[in-house]
Amino acid sequence: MSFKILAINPGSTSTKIALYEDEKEIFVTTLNHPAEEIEKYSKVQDQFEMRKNVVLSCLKENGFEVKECAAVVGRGGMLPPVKSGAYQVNEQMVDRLINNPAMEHASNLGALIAYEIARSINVPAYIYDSVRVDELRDIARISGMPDIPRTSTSHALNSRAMAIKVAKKYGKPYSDMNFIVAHLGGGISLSAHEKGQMVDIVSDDEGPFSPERAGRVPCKQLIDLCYSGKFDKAIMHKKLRGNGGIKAYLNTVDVRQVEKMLENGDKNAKLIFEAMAYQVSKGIGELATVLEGKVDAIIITGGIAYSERMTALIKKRVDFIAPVEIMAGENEMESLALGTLRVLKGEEIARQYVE
Ligand SMILES: Nc1ncnc2c1ncn2[C@@H]1O[C@H](COP(=O)(O)OP(=O)(O)O)[C@@H](O)[C@H]1O
Ligand SMILES: CCCC(=O)OP(=O)(O)O
Repeated sequence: MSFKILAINPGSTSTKIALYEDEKEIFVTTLNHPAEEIEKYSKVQDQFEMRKNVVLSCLKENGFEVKECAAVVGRGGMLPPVKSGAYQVNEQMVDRLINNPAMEHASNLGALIAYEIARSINVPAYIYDSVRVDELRDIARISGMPDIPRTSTSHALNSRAMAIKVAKKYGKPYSDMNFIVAHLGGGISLSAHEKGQMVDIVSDDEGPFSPERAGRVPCKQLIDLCYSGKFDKAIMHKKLRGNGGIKAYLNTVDVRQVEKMLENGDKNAKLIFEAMAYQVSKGIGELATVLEGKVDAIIITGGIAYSERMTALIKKRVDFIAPVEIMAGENEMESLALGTLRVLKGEEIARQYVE
């Protein structure tokens, strides 16, 4: 018996969908949402109907019958801290993501769309390795300000999947190895994996800047800017996420574009490009202390890992710590589908989400 699985991964400007039959990808596509469409909605949650309809129309146009699916899986959104692996989507999760998510984020729509489609065909909906997977050690939760405990928000889905792949390459179980994973996409996060647990992270506002995010900035100056009267709260948030990082310095979020600029002799582009590599390396160094130097490999993944110039700069600074494995691109659709397949086959148990 084979299982068809529909995977849905909403991003800020697109929704990726994939259909799998067991381990085999039978269809994958990226549905782009024009900026003028997205701008119509004041909240991410309000995009639900529009994105769901785009997904269903696309499947229909390509001749796929949703009712053949044994399950639907969505990228897990900004829930309260959750464990790694699969959760079955239920009313409590839906309520949380609609009414009180930890943060507005496109991934919040993953569970919602999966649940609605799954319900219409009477099959279960899941999320897998949510962005809020939290396996932090207690010591990692201390921020220095009791009002702001640290929690875990990261690119857990791709980071864990790549770590599991590298463990396989080394011929050992993931649960026997220690890794530092740097996910370098539009947003950047880093994670320390100790014997199969993500024991600490450097999130997208605690470390390196990225194509569209500011990363860690000097706190005192940030407070002054917030109270300067020049910017409202929404604009300040945009300065951190959306209009920060490379976009703020160079007016692009495309690292390939930055490489063209520096090839054409743009000294500022070169400085910003090198600063990003420098900051990613610092983050890796920070997490090496979490693992007390016992690091089997440093894994560099995400779209920017396609840039040999970038990975060479990082490698030069960190390969004294451990071997560097480049795993360019991201593996999110496959990770969602294969995680769900393990649940359907009974090889893994999906948790029930409880508030
Ligand atoms: N071949 C490449 N060389 C350099 N950068 C690349 C390449 N391919 C993609 N990127 C960069 O990767 C970033 C997007 O990474 P990705 O993992 O797709 O992120 P997201 O899923 O967050 O959009 C962009 O800055 C893009 O320019
Ligand atoms: C770091 C949390 C997850 C996240 O921000 O994902 P995207 O970079 O895909 O927006």
